[in-house]
Amino acid sequence: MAEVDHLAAERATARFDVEEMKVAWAGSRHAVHVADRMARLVASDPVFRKDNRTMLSRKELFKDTLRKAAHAWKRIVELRLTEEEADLLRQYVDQPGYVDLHWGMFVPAIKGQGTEEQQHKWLPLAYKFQIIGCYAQTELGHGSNVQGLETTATFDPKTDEFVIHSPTLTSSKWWPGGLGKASTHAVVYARLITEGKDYGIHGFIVQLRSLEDHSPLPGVTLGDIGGKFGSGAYNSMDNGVLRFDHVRIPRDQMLMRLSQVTREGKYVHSNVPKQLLYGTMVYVRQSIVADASKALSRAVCIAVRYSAVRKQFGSQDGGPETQVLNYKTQQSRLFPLLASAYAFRFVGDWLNWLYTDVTQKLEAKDFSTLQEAHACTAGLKAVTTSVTADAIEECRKLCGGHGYLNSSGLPELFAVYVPACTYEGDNVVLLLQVARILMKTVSQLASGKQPVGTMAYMGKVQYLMQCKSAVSSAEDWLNPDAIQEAFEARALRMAVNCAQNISQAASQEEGFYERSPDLLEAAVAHIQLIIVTKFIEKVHQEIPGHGVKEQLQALCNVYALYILHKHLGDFLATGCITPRQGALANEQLGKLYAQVRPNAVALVDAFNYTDHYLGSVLGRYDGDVYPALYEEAWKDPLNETVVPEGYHEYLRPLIKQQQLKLSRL
Ligand SMILES: CCCCC/C=C\C/C=C\C/C=C\C/C=C\C/C=C\C=C\C(=O)SCCNC(=O)CCNC(=O)[C@H](O)C(C)(C)COP(=O)(O)OP(=O)(O)OC[C@H]1O[C@@H](n2cnc3c(N)ncnc32)[C@H](O)[C@@H]1OP(=O)(O)O
Ligand SMILES: Cc1cc2nc3c(=O)[nH]c(=O)nc-3n(C[C@H](O)[C@H](O)[C@H](O)COP(=O)(O)OP(=O)(O)OC[C@H]3O[C@@H](n4cnc5c(N)ncnc54)[C@H](O)[C@@H]3O)c2cc1C
Repeated sequence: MAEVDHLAAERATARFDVEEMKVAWAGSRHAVHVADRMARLVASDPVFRKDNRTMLSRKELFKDTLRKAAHAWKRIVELRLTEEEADLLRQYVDQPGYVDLHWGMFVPAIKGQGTEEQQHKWLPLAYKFQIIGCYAQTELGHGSNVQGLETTATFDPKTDEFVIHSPTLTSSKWWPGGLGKASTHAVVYARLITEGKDYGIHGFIVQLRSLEDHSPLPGVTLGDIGGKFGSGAYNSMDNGVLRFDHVRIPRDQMLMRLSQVTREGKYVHSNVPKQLLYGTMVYVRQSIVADASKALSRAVCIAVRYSAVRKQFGSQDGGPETQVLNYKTQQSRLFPLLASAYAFRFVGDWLNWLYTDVTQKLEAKDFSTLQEAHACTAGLKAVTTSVTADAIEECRKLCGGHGYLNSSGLPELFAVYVPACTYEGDNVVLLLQVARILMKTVSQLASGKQPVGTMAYMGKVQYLMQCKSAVSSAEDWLNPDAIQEAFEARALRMAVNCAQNISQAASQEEGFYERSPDLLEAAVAHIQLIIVTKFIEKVHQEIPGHGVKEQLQALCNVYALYILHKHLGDFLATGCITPRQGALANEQLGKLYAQVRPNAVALVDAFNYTDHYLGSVLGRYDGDVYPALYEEAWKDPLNETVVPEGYHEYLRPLIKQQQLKLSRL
């Protein structure tokens, strides 16, 4: 811990037990303990140093990523870490690389879509890193439209092989992480063709590089797709391009859990929904929601601590300057983000539970919750990543000029995070999937079919379409039932309005197309309702620790009332609340910010992040920001020499020339 704590006064004003809040945030005492150990293990190891990352060239950065991944693996083996510990260790290394795709998509794709025999063959190789895998789905010409992929896998009954081929330039695989330079194998998605018929997209395990010298196998062309947004950031990842020229693989390398091709070339589809092919994406979308709360809480931790240290303007009589955290505008920009970090954390936990539950049901051949899993993972992925990306940028602005320095950690965090709005499904495309399911649910209401799961509130259609909020004072907005009802009514009325408008179009498809901007907003309203509901449910649980429940209650109210204030137009236009009730919500929000203020630093301490993981001179635990900023500046390569390179070539001649001109005057 720090020797001088510049934030000690802030920590002393906290009205709750921070250690217990750490448990509430992490999920259990065990989770706090393991995360703490792994974070410190990484922070104390010089190989995992990352403060120089933005100054490395692309090649140096990539080599550094390979080195860190190898070292992490060495430590995992030496220390015999459990899977949970190993996952955390990799997270704290905090540098995107091929291992993310190997563990995060290649292994889950084989587990989810491979037969037992295939799992038995391939997983041990992957677990021991005897092969390195990636997930090659997206192509140059198609990403969102998976059914539009062009790569072909044509069965050749003569040799009992599939021939994998890229027929066009646009069919080149493009983007897969780890493909460019590291992977030896890929799960490749291609159109399965047998007996002259195209059976659509299926997954295949394809070896790409030699296990001896890493050179591409015959017929395989591959490389990196080039530099990406920001310095450092996602450039540590070798996103790749891949083309196949009639590459042959044995038939048993088609992932055959969902459908099979027999020795004779007959296509057999098991009696399961085709969408199970998308299972790996559902899994990753679910982990991306959990990841959103991490990225958001990091940015908020930096901005809150720095705002408590930073002072601007004083009293008229020359008294001390004001901490910028005391400005109401700073609070109204920052505290909703703090509340969102907690909201996303809890909804992420719930989504993880839902995913596990659905997976168990699928194993028992119960597919009834597949749609719910798709809607929740797609919608929550879209909303949490969009909010987090915007919030990181807002935190940069909240830190003023210093937030723009790489040493603040915020530019790199933003650059690494922002593609989350695109990968694993573009957020607009995913929200339209949610909207489609909402429209289907509304259309089934007339037939009396009772919606279930997160759509269950739509079953109260008679009541929710006409109810009026009973709020008559600012305090009334602290009642969770008032909040819940307003959010349910808003979401349902927006969905029903869309459905009515669509029904007036020439066709359902045309109506959906014309109304898609409104449908996006309806989908967002539905997802915000889920987040609010799960936060309210969390706060209703028994939560140990002095003052912890009260703080979470306040944050839950901040989250809900902030969303209400931000989307006031929706609530008013649908007649769920009156303008006066909207004003009362805003009044209550101001009171809640005042309640959060003395607890703000302790609330971000509860995230329990090491200075290494935060990677920010502004977010240091000890708040000793200025010496750190000053020291950091001198580390820049530009400061290695007093007189810069190029002085004699460009600066001196220029200055001399001007001096000469002046002397002639
Ligand atoms: C790499 C991860 C590392 C993880 C490490 C672990 C933890 C670390 C923490 C978090 C991770 C953090 C960061 C991740 C790091 C980096 C990212 C790296 C990798 C990124 C990889 C990728 O991007 S892979 C490529 C992803 N691509 C997409 O997402 C494509 C999006 N498109 C689609 O999903 C589909 O094409 C579609 C859904 C848009 C359309 O589907 P389609 O079949 O064409 O048509 P319909 O719309 O008509 O749908 C038909 C019916 O199917 C239902 N449905 C659709 N999708 C699903 C689904 N997934 N599950 C269930 N059901 C589905 C749909 O509702 C229709 O149903 P009905 O017929 O009943 O109406
Ligand atoms: C950093 C990064 C890592 C990635 N890693 C991988 C990986 O490991 N493996 C892999 O296979 N892929 C990977 N991808 C690819 C990623 O999954 C796709 O980029 C993503 O699914 C979006 O598809 P797209 O690029 O085709 O976007 P497009 O669909 O071309 O989107 C372009 C625009 O069109 C809009 N749009 C598209 N369709 C519709 C529609 N129906 N209605 C309204 N608007 C629409 C979108 O909203 C967007 O604004 C990665 C991408 C990135 C950026």
